[in-house]
Amino acid sequence: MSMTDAYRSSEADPSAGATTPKRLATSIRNLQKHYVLRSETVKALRGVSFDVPEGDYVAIMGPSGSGKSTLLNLLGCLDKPTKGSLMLGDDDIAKMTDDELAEIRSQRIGFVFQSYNLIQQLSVVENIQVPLYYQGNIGAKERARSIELAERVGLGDRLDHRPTQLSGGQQQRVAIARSLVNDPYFVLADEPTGNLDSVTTEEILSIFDQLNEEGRTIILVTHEDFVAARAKRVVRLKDGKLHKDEINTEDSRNAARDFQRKHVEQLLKEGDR
Ligand SMILES: Nc1ncnc2c1ncn2[C@@H]1O[C@H](COP(=O)(O)OP(=O)(O)OP(=O)(O)O)[C@@H](O)[C@H]1O
Repeated sequence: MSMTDAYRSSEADPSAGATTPKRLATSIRNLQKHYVLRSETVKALRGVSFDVPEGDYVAIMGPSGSGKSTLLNLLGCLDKPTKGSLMLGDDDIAKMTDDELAEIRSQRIGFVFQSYNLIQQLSVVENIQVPLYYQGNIGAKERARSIELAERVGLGDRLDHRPTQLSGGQQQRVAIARSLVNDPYFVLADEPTGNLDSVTTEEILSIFDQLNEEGRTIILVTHEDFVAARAKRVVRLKDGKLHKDEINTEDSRNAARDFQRKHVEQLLKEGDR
């Protein structure tokens, strides 16, 4: 059974996961990525291994140059590893053709970028639908799903707005809705709050919290400790290797949420926005 089938069948079976071990959204083994530049070879990833069970919420951290973006590009099927394996269910992306990678990328990976990456000429609903264009099937059902997702992220009253008519936080919410439209294996977020103020950051992190509570798998790259503190787990890279893989306890996650929310309440009280 391919990952797509496995994923869909789990949604159809409400008891799945209750008694059986969780399936993996992805499994990474001895992952290596080398960039060859004329006479020099840069070893951006030097053998990284870890699993991400479905429903996990992973923050990837590490100093500049440690390989975070490289890992994210591989997870997002934007690039292929030099060595090792990256499994999406039964499919190893190292063995896929470029066409297969493009297909899986457009159909089953949800991307959220720091700079939103919305299409300026399109409305909120049309932007949410963009990943569906690659499949060539946008009918009433798909439009209804896009509207539902816009409502889900609090933009039900902005359906026909263009990105320039939205705040940064609203644009990021469109990007989150867009990332979900294909029912992805996981949402991959690259510094999703990097351009946002504290209040808006809290709004976006709360949406990620809710999505994860609903079972969505989230993998995000961040430089911010308070963002990573919201995840279930923090994977730290150093010099292209896995340096640490630590669980955030429920207590510490709750404390991080409370701290950030109080900080935001204080800002709002002071009218500092
Ligand atoms: N396309 C590329 N060609 C050559 N070298 C690259 C390429 N992309 C990344 N590198 C190199 O690979 C290493 C890891 O880079 P990467 O961008 O993955 O790190 P990062 O942890 O995301 O850094 P930052 O936090 O600064 O974004 C760096 O030494 C970088 O210079």
